[in-house]
Amino acid sequence: MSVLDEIIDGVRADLAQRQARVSLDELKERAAKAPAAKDGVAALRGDGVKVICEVKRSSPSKGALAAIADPAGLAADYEAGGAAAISVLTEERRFGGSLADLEAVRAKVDVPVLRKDFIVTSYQLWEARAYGADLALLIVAALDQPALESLIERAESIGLTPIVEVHDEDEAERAVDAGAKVVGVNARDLKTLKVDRATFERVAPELPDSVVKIAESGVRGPHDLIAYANAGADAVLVGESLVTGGNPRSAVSDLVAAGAHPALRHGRG
Ligand SMILES: O=C(O)c1ccccc1NCC(=O)[C@H](O)[C@H](O)COP(=O)(O)O
Repeated sequence: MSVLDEIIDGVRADLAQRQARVSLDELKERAAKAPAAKDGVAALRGDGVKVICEVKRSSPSKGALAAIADPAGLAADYEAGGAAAISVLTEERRFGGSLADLEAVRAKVDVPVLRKDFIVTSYQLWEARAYGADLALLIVAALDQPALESLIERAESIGLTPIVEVHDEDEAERAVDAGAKVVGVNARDLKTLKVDRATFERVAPELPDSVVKIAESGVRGPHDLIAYANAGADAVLVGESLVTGGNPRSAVSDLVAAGAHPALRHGRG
């Protein structure tokens, strides 16, 4: 069984417990009362390379990273540094996240918020909207094609911008065929946990110019952002180096400054 399979088994077990406590109708009522979702595509397009900053306490690859007692405060530091969006890992068992984190971050920042989880049902999309998310992650490797297509349509129908995550050329083709408008190319193989920063350069050419391209994982600093930008990234998604670096606002500011450098492609997105 791969790491991804193990994660999804736990996600499904935890999801069943939440579904027993909160009905879909209750979630829909809560989502209807939530502020309208922000435009995720607009936040990630434009001149320069955008920076999506992640609230990440732990991970299967590195274990415990940071306690993050105040996720909203961290998100506020990210926003002050110039983050274009905040990614909130809500998976509990391996990442130490929660829907409460998502709710707290939403209440604190004005930039769009991404629910980063292992979404396999529309119930989880309704949860994302009900707790204030503007974007939601859909991982191609975790979904068959009918499910991927259905979840993209459902996400868009309730106002969420789906970020469709791929790791190879075949998954990129599936994402495009399913109608993805925003694609994250993850340098981390979710089955082996190996990080290969060359993944983006290899996979991105499979994506049409119309698709917003996010390079995910392995960003240690501005030099990695610049390398991803030169390979065609419109945005990068950064977690570990920010939550372990000691000064998140300053680290984000350095990434944003690098992403705004005139030497990088202009008129992106
Ligand atoms: O980070 C992991 O170990 C991991 C393992 C299995 C599935 C997903 C995983 N991480 C989610 C992400 O893709 C990253 O949190 C995100 O791209 C940020 O990456 P990084 O900056 O390298 O923390």
